[in-house]
Amino acid sequence: MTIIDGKAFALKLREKIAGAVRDIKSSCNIQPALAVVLVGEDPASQVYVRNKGIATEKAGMRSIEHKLAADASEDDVVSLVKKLNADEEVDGILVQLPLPDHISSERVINEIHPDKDVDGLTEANAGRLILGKTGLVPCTPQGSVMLAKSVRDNLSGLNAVVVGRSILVGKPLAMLLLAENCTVTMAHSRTKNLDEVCREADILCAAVGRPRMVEGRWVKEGATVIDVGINRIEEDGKTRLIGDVDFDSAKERAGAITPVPGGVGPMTIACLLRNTVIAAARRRGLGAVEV
Ligand SMILES: NC(=O)C1=CN([C@@H]2O[C@H](COP(=O)(O)OP(=O)(O)OC[C@H]3O[C@@H](n4cnc5c(N)ncnc54)[C@H](OP(=O)(O)O)[C@@H]3O)[C@@H](O)[C@H]2O)C=CC1
Ligand SMILES: Nc1nc(=O)c2c([nH]1)NC[C@@H]1CN(c3ccc(C(=O)N[C@@H](CCC(=O)O)C(=O)O)cc3)C=[N+]21
Ligand SMILES: [Mg+2]
Repeated sequence: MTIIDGKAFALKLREKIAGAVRDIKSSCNIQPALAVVLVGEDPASQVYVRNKGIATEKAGMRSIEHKLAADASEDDVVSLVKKLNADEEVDGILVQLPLPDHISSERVINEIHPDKDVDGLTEANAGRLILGKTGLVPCTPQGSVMLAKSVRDNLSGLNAVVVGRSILVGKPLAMLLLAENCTVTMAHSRTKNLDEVCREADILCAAVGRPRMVEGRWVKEGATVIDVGINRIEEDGKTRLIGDVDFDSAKERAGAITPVPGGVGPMTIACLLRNTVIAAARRRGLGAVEV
């Protein structure tokens, strides 16, 4: 059984990205920049935004943080996005989700220029993903597939089950696995006999938001288990981060499994940096970057 080291994989990817950034800087004197928009003071979101900022700068890119108060209006956020769209120096725009309830994330996200949409969440990029055209691919699904491919050299023909169908994770992940020629099942809260469905999976991905929901008994012997879940729970008087998969029982049957923390999470940030350098190169007409 292999525990897939997402943290190490992400660090290697980030080194490659830093190399691509250095090349762009030395050949064109351009420093790619990522703008992150945070509305409100959700502590978990603040941590993510800070970590993204640090990783962006470590990769040699410029990090621009815009923090708006929790009572900022939808129009305030939209105006900021429009300003960032028009800013020649900004290559990537990420609006941290969830937004406060009085703001429509759908409207805000769709204001982002598709060529700067490093989260891959606009209608344009979602459409490109479905049509198999070049675009920007959502980070967590991209990182999840990289980790699956790190332990299986060919996903073609394998049964993949994705539990969860969100726009941010489940749906795009299913599309990417389909593009790898997996036979994909999308499971969700109305799926019947979820345990049986999961037991058919050679590649089992959990993106649900329910701590330890996927039990070891649901895992086919030898399956690759990708745990996307990030759940903060109180246990034995401590705050812990755990996945949607019951790691201890699942690892007894899995051929390979991602841990939480140290699995998909670090890949999300690495893929965000990857998308930013790709977006910078495309928008500024610098030719393809190999990362
Ligand atoms: N590692 C990372 O970088 C990231 C991790 N995450 C984590 O991934 C998880 C999922 O996030 P996200 O997709 O945004 O979550 P959402 O809440 O948007 O979606 C959850 C999905 O799970 C399904 N679901 C809920 N309950 C069940 C159930 N009992 N059985 C089967 N399916 C169920 C829902 O089904 P239905 O559609 O029918 O309601 C829905 O499609 C969370 O833990 C989140 O924190 C998210 C983003 C990045
Ligand atoms: N527009 C938008 N895009 C996102 O991609 C997005 C978002 N909003 N909102 C919140 C979720 C969540 N998310 C994570 C990113 C990194 C880790 C991560 O690095 N996790 C580390 C641990 C971090 C810790 O210790 O807290 C790990 O799993 O090892 C986790 C979760 C991105 N999200
Ligand atoms: Mg909202």
